[in-house]
Amino acid sequence: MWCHRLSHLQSRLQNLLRRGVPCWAFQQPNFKSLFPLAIHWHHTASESLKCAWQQHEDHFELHYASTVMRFDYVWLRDHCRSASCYNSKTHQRSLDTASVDLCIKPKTIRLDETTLFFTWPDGHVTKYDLDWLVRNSYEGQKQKVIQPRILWNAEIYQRAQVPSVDFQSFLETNEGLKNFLQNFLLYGIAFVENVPPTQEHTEKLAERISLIRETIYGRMWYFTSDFSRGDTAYTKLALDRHTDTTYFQEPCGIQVFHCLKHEGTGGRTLLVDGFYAAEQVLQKAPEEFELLTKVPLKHEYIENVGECHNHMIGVGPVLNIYPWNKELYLIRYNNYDRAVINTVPYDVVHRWYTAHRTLTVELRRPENEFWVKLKPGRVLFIDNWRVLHGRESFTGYRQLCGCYLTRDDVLNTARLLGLQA
Ligand SMILES: C[N+](C)(C)CCCC[C@H](N)C(=O)O
Ligand SMILES: O=C(O)CCC(=O)C(=O)O
Ligand SMILES: [Fe+2]
Repeated sequence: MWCHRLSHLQSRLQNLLRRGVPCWAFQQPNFKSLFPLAIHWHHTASESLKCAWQQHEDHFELHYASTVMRFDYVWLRDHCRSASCYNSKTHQRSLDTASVDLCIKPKTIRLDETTLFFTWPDGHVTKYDLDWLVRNSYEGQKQKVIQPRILWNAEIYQRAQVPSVDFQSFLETNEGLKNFLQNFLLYGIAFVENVPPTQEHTEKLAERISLIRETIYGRMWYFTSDFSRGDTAYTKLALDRHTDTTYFQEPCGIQVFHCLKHEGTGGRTLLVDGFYAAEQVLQKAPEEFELLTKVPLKHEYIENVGECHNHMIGVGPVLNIYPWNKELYLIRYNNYDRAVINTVPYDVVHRWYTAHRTLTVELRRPENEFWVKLKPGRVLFIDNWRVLHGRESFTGYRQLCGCYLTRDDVLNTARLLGLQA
């Protein structure tokens, strides 16, 4: 039965291949005079100068700029950038995708120096710039990272001597803001110096790069060890490394800390690059890394203190990766707030604990710990999707203010300044 089906499939495949129309063309007209037979150039011309395409039964194959790309015909029709299909002022699609025949194929295909021309059965013509296709193809995308980063342990970070940005230049110059954001994007942490130690000035700073994300803790928060809220953060106890708001469906993107006062001892802040630790897990135990990307977990915040009544639940794996290029973009790690595990059966649970242990060992390596004492005037921004924070226990009166930022808006500002984010 299987053999039969298989051979049937094979002959279908061969038929399809036979029906494919190979079509090789080169873009450099100069080369034409040197090598009159186009097909020979395939081996001699440099990859970046030539383009070759082939029309298959169920996809279009393009070789260009050292990239082999395969495009679905519906995708090609859907991405037509002609004036009737796409509004280039609003950058929005006008074409009703649902009106495209799912079996659509071009009637004719033509290539000139830099552009492919597709004529569809109804006569509509679509032009594709070859470089646009490379930039926007799946094959082109999966070789690229969405966000370039420098992963660090304490030594790497300290050796990098990342400069802090001055309050004034952060607020008043695009260059100051851009330098700050560039470092923030690369390392997941960044400092601003000489900030007047008030909540108002901290707020101004935050508003310069983003919208403040209001949460159950307020817009700007201001806290001491008064146990005014049902959470260990509001005590003098030590807090092991963690990310915040793991119990939100979308954890807060950025956390801002400004220590306005501390009269006492201890209270240093611990920072650990979660992506560096995850990378170690990937190197040492790739199947454990994968499990941490797959097992969904709940985190929970239950509060009944004074007037504060909250019950938050967020679901997601510890490691979140983009499926097409496997790039890590979010780590959700808070052992205090992790809820009952009831989303996977016992055997998976056990493997998950093993993988979680491997990650925890990496996160706890002393060489990965970067300790800082926050001081009035020095504001710390933390990428809460990447860098874990913690604190040492302390004595005396300690006042911290800060806020969370909307990640989308931080990245928006970065992109507008010309940064890759
Ligand atoms: C910063 N601020 C004190 C407002 C937040 C406290 C949140 C603490 C919580 N356990 C979490 O990790 O999300
Ligand atoms: O007190 C600190 O330094 C930080 C506490 C903490 O983890 C938090 O507020 O999210
Ligand atoms: Fe925290």
